[in-house]
This record gives sequence, C-alpha cells and structure tokens, in this order.
Amino acid sequence: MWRNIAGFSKAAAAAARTHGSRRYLSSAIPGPCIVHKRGADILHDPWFNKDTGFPLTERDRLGLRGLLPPRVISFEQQYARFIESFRSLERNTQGQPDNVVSLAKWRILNRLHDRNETLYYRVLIDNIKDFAPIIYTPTVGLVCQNYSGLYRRPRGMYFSAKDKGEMMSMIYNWPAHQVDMIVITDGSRILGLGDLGVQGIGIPIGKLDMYVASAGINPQRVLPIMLDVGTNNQKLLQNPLYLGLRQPRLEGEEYLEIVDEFMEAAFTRWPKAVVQFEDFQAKWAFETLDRYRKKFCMFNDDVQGTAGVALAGLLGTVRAQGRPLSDFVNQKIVVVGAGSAGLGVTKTAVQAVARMAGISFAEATKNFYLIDKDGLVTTERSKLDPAVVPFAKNPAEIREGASIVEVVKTVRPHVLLGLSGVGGIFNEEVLKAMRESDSCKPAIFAMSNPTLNAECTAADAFKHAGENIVFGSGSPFENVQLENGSVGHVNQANNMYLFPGIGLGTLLSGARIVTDGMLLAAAECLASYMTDEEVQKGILYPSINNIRHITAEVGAAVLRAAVTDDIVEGHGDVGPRDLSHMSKEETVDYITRNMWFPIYSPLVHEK
Ligand SMILES: NC(=O)c1ccc[n+]([C@@H]2O[C@H](COP(=O)([O-])OP(=O)(O)OC[C@H]3O[C@@H](n4cnc5c(N)ncnc54)[C@H](O)[C@@H]3O)[C@@H](O)[C@H]2O)c1
Ligand SMILES: O=C(O)C[C@H](O)C(=O)O
Ligand SMILES: [Mg+2]
Repeated sequence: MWRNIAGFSKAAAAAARTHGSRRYLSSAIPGPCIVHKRGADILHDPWFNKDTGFPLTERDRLGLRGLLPPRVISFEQQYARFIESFRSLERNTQGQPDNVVSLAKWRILNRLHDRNETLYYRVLIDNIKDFAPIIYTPTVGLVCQNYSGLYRRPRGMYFSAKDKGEMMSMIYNWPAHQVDMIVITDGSRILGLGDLGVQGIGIPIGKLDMYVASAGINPQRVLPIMLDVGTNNQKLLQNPLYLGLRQPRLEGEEYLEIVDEFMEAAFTRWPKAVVQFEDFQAKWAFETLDRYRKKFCMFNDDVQGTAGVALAGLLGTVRAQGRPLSDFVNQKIVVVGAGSAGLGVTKTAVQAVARMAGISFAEATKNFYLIDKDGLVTTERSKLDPAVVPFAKNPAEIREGASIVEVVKTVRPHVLLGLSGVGGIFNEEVLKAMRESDSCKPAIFAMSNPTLNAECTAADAFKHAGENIVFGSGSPFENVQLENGSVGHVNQANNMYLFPGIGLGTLLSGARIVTDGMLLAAAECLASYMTDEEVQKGILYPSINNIRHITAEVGAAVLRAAVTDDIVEGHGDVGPRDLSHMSKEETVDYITRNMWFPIYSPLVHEK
C-alpha cells in the first residue's frame, strides 16, 4: 500500500543532532514518500495527512485541490495552533477534577493522533515531559478503564478466542507491508488496575507511542495487539457497552494455543519484527517468556524491562550513599510484591550480586526479602509457588508471613521497593520504620502504577522516612520542597527508560532472540548514564526530556551485546560484519541515524 524511501533516516540524523529542538524545523530536507492513494483518501489517512499543510503543487499532484481551504498553513503554524488549543484547554479546565482534566487532555491528543500522525508525534517528542503522563502512565490507565465509552475508531489489531484457525490470514489484513515493533497484551493485568479485558489495548498503544517518540520507530511500522481471550472482570462482563468477548478467560492449553497461533502468524508475515509482551498476569508472563524467548524475537517488559530499570536504580542508590558499586553485595533489599515485576527485579538483582561477589545464586539471596499478599515469604509457607522458592527465607530469621513493617524493623534495609499494585501500602508506620535503616541514604521505590496504586506518595516518603532518602516511583510525582530548604528529587523508576532501547537495539541488530546479555547491557548503560554529582543529589535516572538520547545509548549497548553474543544478522543494507566492526560511537551514530523523526515528506503518488 505504501512504501517509504530514503529521506527519513537523513531527517532522523539531523533530528538526533538537535535532540528534538525546534531548530530542526527548517534545517532538514526530507526525502519523498510513496503513496498509493489520492484525494480524500489521503486526507483521511493519518499516516499521510498534512491537513492544511499540503503545498499547492502537492494538492494538484494528489487530487486535493478544492478539498481543503485555499490557504496553506506551515508545519510551524499548525504546531503552534495545536499547542495553543492545548494550553487553552488547560486554562479552561482549571479547578476541575484531575480525572476530567486528564481525559480531556488525552482526547485532544488522541484526536490529533487519529488525524495527523506527523504533527502528533512532533508535539509529543518536543513536549514529552508534559505529554508522556497523558498518553502513557498514569492517564493511559484511566483511558483503559473507560475505553469502551471513549472508543471512536480502531487502532491496532484484535485477535480473539473466536479467531482460532484464522489468524494466519487475518494478519494480512494489517495494511502496512513492514512492521518493526509489536506490543501485545491480553489485558489480564493492566498496570495495578487488574483484568480490564479488551480495554487493555490502551497499553500497547501507549507503549508504542513511546517507541515512536523515544526510539524513533516509524509509526507506520508499529502494531498494537489485543489478544482477547475473555475477561474475568464481572463488571465488564455486565457492561452492555463492553467491546470484548463476553466470556471468562481461556485457561491452560486453550489459552496457549491462541497465543501460539498469533506468534506463528505474526512472525510468518514479519520475520524480523520484535514483540514486546506487556501486562500479562504473572503466570502467563512467565510461561510465555519461557515458551517463546528462544524461538522468537520477543521480551517481556514487565519482567525484564522493569528488572533492568530497577537494577539501575539500585546501583544508583549505592553510589548515592557515596559507596563503591561493589558495596551493592552488602545492600539489604526488601521487595514488596512477588508477581511478574517483583520476581523479575529480585532475580536480576540477585544475579548481579552473585556475579559481583563471585558467589552462587543461592548465597546471593541472603540480603533479599520478598513479601507478597500473605506477608514475608519463608520456606514454611504451604503451597509455595515454585517461582518464589529460591527467595524464601528461613522462618528462624523472621517469621513466615511477617508484615512489611515487621520486616523493615527487623532487617533495617537499605532499600524498600514496592511492586505490589497496592496504593498506600507503605504507610506512615512503614515509612517511619525506614528511618532506622542501616543506610545513610535509605531508598524507597514505590514503583506500582498508576498514581493511586503507588505504594506511597513522594511527599509522604520524604515527610515520614526522612529528608535524606532517595525516592523513585513508577508514575510521575512532582519534586518535593523539603523543610531543610532543599529539593527532594523524584525519580520516575519506570521501564520506559529501557524498553524503547531494548526494542530498537534488537531490531537494528537483526538478532532473532533477546539474550540476557542484551538485557544486562541495557541496565548497565542506564546505570552508568548519570554523573556522580547528579547521583549524590538523589537523581538516579535522566530527565525524560533526554529520552531519545538515552534510548540511542541503550539501543547501542543492546546491539553491541548482541554482537558479543554472536547473534546479529544485520538490518537492511547493514550486514552482521558491518555491525561487528562498529566502534561504540559508530554504533550510537548508526542507531541515531535510523531513528525516524516527524517531518512532512513530499508525497509522490504511485498506482
Ligand atoms: N514502574 C514500573 O516500571 C513497573 C513495571 C512493571 C510493573 N509495575 C507495577 O507493579 C505492580 C505489580 O505488577 P505485577 O505485574 O508484578 O503484578 P502481579 O499481579 O503479578 O503481582 C502483584 C504482587 O503483589 C502482591 N501483593 C498484592 N497485595 C499485596 C499486599 N497487600 N502486600 C504485599 N504484597 C501484595 C501479590 O501477592 C503479587 O505477588 C503494578 O501496579 C504495575 O503497574 C511497575
Ligand atoms: O506501563 C507502565 O507505566 C510501567 C509498567 O509496564 C507497568 O505495567 O506498570
Ligand atoms: Mg507493564
């Protein structure tokens, strides 16, 4: 249907040099873009539509003359007009409830997304700090909860249990010839909001928006996928407006057959795509990761992306204490939440300790304490989930099922990290107990999303646990003004710092799988991104304003790890030998040159 030629990567190189600055607007010369449509069909296609920005010659060439008001409005003017309407929405909704304002902001952005993707992604990239909380966490959670009511037009593809046996042909219904990144969910654990069934499609859409904005994946080559295998959410099943299958979730083999069929279909059509699994309930997150990671180019963001971001944060807290990184092996870490994210983080952190100290995995678990909904996990627990067995403590040390506060008071941990999905669970008592931590700078990570599900707020953490803490949260919070006159820095400990680079680095390496080495390289790259000075101030992660730069660095680290693992197969004209001969700087440059940047390309019609 369409083909993209030259131009984009040239534009991306210029874009990368300025990291999204407005200066770029007039500096790049975009290459042409082939379009197989004409007239009104182009205006209704957000991939090609330029609204009033079509130059007169293009209007003639494409049969648009008369279909638009006569005046040609420049990209800069369109951009300014959108920002002005957004700011005026902000003014007009002042004083209204947060949810109402957030949804209104999401709607105005979504309308632009549906109409003109080039302008949409440009405003997103240039204003990522303001707009990420709307198109991504936390507002995306609210959007999923209200999806059936908000639904206007489809985005992505839906594969349901009723499509069994049809998927291999259905996949060809997708209009794009090339797909680079797929994000798939079954809607079973959307953020900390539980089973939202088909309404979970908002998550792959939001994640892929971040891929375009952060990793420069061409938006014509992303594909959000909803695997609708039913829902166990009774409220949704009873809602007459619910848009998904009205049946309980498939289980066991029936479930796996659906996922298998989708994976076969997707990789048959796009053998070089990368698939990110997102927000699957823990049992399926682990099972599918195990089942597919050696067979397909895929990773699970909640298990693996989160683990890398958390590890970078944990290493940062050691540096923030003014201690050498090797001291990580002595950090006592309490993890609250033993699901897909909590277990992924714990396992990765224990592996890091084992590697650093040169000890076995079992020995390295000594300083880790895992708490789930039934309290501290010990070997005494009946029906112990096999995934948590390696981390179960001896009940002689602390009793089975001990509460968070009991564990914190007994262990005096350096780090308290929450991935429980339970809002406010780090209450005043728990936070005050962290004052007795053995660390000079105790760290509190309230990583659950969205905002109301965070284990504590930033303000409460600094108020109750002390002004010397290091704080991270999954959803954004404002920095906190401390009584001592300084600023309590809030880190957004969110996998958004890694998944775009993991996906992009993997894609551009041409690797057919994502190895542990690639994931570790991503985490190490993020961990070493910050200067000592920043880390001393409690700043563990870079500003989201630098996300394109971070993603290029992470992507290069991932690609180089794929070279080390000897699994690169190349991408486009760049072969495996070229990749393996690139220096670190050349790899970053290669990644950067391949990042798409939104700019109007001249459209050339071809039948
Ligand atoms: N910041 C990030 O980048 C990031 C990444 C992934 C997940 N998350 C968030 O982490 C949360 C959990 O995700 P998940 O996939 O691990 O979910 P999950 O359902 O797999 O696991 C939740 C875990 O929390 C435990 N839990 C529930 N109630 C508890 C309680 N009262 N006390 C202690 N533990 C309790 C459960 O037993 C379970 O082990 C979600 O809110 C999700 O949004 C954040
Ligand atoms: O989506 C996010 O913001 C992070 C994470 O993947 C989550 O599931 O909470
Ligand atoms: Mg997730």
